Order: sequence, then structure tokens, then C-alpha cells
Amino acid sequence: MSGQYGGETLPGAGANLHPPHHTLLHHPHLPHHPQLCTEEDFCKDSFSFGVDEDEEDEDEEDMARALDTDKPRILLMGLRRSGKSSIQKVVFHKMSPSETLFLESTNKIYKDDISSSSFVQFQIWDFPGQVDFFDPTFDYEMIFRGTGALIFVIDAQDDYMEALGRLHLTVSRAYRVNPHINFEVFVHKVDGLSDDHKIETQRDVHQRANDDLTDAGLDQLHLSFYLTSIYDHSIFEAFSKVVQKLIPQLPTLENLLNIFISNSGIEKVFLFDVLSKIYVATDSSPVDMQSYELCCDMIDMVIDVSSIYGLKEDGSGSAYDKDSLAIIKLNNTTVLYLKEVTKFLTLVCILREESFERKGLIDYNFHCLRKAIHEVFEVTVVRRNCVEDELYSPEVKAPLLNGTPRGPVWPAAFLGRGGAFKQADNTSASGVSG
Ligand SMILES: Nc1nc2c(ncn2[C@@H]2O[C@H](COP(=O)(O)OP(=O)(O)OP(=O)(O)O)[C@@H](O)[C@H]2O)c(=O)[nH]1
Repeated sequence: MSGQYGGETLPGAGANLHPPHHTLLHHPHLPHHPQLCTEEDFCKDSFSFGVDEDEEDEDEEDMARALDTDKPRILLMGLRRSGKSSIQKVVFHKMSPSETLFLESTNKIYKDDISSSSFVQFQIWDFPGQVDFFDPTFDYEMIFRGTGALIFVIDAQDDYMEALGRLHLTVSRAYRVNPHINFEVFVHKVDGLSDDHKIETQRDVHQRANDDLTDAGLDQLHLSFYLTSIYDHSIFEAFSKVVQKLIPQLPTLENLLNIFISNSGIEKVFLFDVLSKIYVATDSSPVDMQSYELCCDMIDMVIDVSSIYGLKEDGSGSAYDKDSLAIIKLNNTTVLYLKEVTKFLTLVCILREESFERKGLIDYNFHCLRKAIHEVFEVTVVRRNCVEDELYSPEVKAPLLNGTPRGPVWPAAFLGRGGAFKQADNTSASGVSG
């Protein structure tokens, strides 16, 4: 076991909660991530198009294999040097932002299989800047057909008119092939802009992109816009939103978290993917960046301290496991409470010190919540297996998102069968379904 800080308070932690931005660099003790090992492994799993002819057959086989998988696919597209590879490396490979300065230009599609959570299993495909839709080796129809989200990255520090033209071409093609794709636009590198300039740029990009779509008769195509930078948490926030749209269980999780916080006197809760610090769900109160950043920093700190002091003497063990738990009391009467939920997920709560006096109640409710979350995913896996075993007809495939059932699945604990949350006044609260 490692990383247990149960009941311990780290004095003055609030003041020192900002370790260097990405201290998690290549942690060997995080849950095994098949694609996170080395750059070499990463490249082995890539495939290319429009490259040397003798590589083509192999590449096509790779592509066919990749397309065969049922995992949701997220595409990263945009002009050269807009920041696509940097985003992928910083969010999923713990590269520090300053290291991205040395990234070489991508000339192949890199397929990165993210299996960092038991249910958020998706692939990120990083495209080279010079994608040519007219290149016969680039089968864009096949690629777009299996895509869940298309992220188009626009460099906000550059003249973005060319990027807007490319955005229009890309999304209109993709939409014609697969109208179910979520189209996400990252107005990126905004760290170099003043606050006013950021807002103005986003407004301008939004306006021009939508005008282009209206002119092309594509008003029904919806684009979502995010201001992002790899130098702060905005890129993680934006990616969280992108990923959440691909999680069919999101409404169930949100309901569970709402019930949990209202019965436990908690102010805000995030369910995090530990490795990427993407939050896969939160309660329905608004997210403010400060709270999100605080929770991200807490995860970094727990993993860092665990990696140093929590492993066995022979260095075995994991920096994050079922006993991982941390409590930090800040100097402004706020308490941060982190607890393991699954191998890949952790819950981070923000609450007042006085609410934390009822720790027993919080722990009991956490136990119910944890059980419910496990049931959500067990039900999902069972349902997925049943569906896959029974039929492969288009009718059955249709409601699936790349192999995962859409629509809410109600765990027993949530429905009041397998348990119930306790309320702060100690009465029992059976779950409200729906
Ligand atoms: N200031 C700033 N620079 C960034 C940011 N993201 C990426 N960059 C820089 O932008 C440059 C290009 O980044 P890449 O990630 O290589 O861009 P790309 O879109 O993958 O480029 P291609 O592979 O040529 O298509 C690098 O020098 C990065 O350090 C950001 O958020 N802010």
C-alpha cells in the first residue's frame, strides 16, 4: 500500500500548494499505461499516410487494425505548429510545457491509445499539420466515421484567417461523413494574450467560423469554443469537457455526485482520472478554475509524495492504490479531501472545516458513492458484453458510442436497493432516480 495520509493534516499546505507545474513527469508507479512508456513505444503505435511507398502496406494494415477497435476516437487537427502534439504530450504524457519547445513537426498520424481509466478508453489521433484531404492514401471517410470528437486547434498568437479556412473545410467534410461528431475548437496559446485580447479573439473566431458555416448552409453544425494554453490548467479543463461529452454515464455520475455532496455538507466534488487530471464528472454547481486547479495540485502532491515515501523498500508498489487517501486543511477554513474510487479514478472534495467534523458521515456516504460508481461501470461492462454477444445489427449498434451503451444505467445503491446515502441530519436518504 502507498500514499496513505489518512487523518493527517499538512500544516500550511494551502500556502505551498503550487509545486512546479507538471511534477508527474513519467511516474513509473502510476497504474500501467501501455502507451505511456517511452517515445519509442509511442511511435511504434503510430501509422502514417502520404509517406514512403514501402511503408504504405504496413501502414494500411495498422490503420485497419486501429479502425477495428471500438474505442472512441478523438482527433487533434489544425495547422502546422498550432500546438496539437504539445497538447497531447502535456495532457497525456506529463511532458512539461517548456519541453514542447523541442517537439519536432509531426509528419505521420500518431495514434495514442489512452486506457487511463476503466471506462474512459479512447484513442487520441494527432494529425500532421499538412493533412491533404485529396491525398488518395488519406481515407478521411473511414477516419471520421469512427470519430467521437474532432478538436481543431487554432494558434491565437498567429494570424488565424488561414486556420479558419482549414477549420471550415475540415468540419464540413467531417460532418458530411459523420454528423454525430462533437466539433471542438481550441483557441490555443492564449497565454500570450491580455484578458481583453483573449475574449476579443474568441468572439472573432466564433463569429467568423459560424458565419462561414451559415454561408455554406451548415447552420445545424455546432462548434464549441475553448480558450486554452498548455502553460496553465485551461488545457486540462477544456479536455475534461471534451471527454465528458463522450462518457455516456455522465448524467448518472452527476446525479450521484449531487446526492453525495448535498447529504455530506460538501461544497464541490470532482471525479478525476488520476493520470491525466481530466475530471470525468463533477456535481452540477458551476466549476471555478481556482477550485479545479487546487484539486489538480492536490493530486500532483499526493502522487509525488507517495512515489517518494509510499512505495515498499524494494521500490515495488504503486503511487496510487485502493488505500490512497489525503486530507489537507488550508489556512482559510477549507478542507480538501481525496480518496481512491477505482484504479484510475479519484474523488476530490472541497468542504468547510465545520462540515469535516462529521467525517464519519462523509466516509459512510463516500462508501455508498464508491459502490454506486463501481456498479455503474459493472453494469456498463455487462451490458456491453451482452449487446456485443447478441447482435451486431446496425439497429443495435446505433445507440452505442463506440461500444459503450448510451443512456443512464442506474446502480442499485443509487436506486436505494443496495444502500442509501445518509443525510447530514442523520436520517437516511434513498436515492432519487432521475
Ligand atoms: N505560448 C504557447 N506555445 C505553445 C502552446 N502550445 C504549444 N506551443 C508551442 O507551439 C510550438 C508548436 O507546437 P507543436 O505541438 O509541435 O505543434 P503541432 O501543431 O503539433 O505542429 P505540427 O506537428 O507541425 O503539425 C511549440 O514550440 C510549442 O512549445 C501554448 O499553449 N502556448
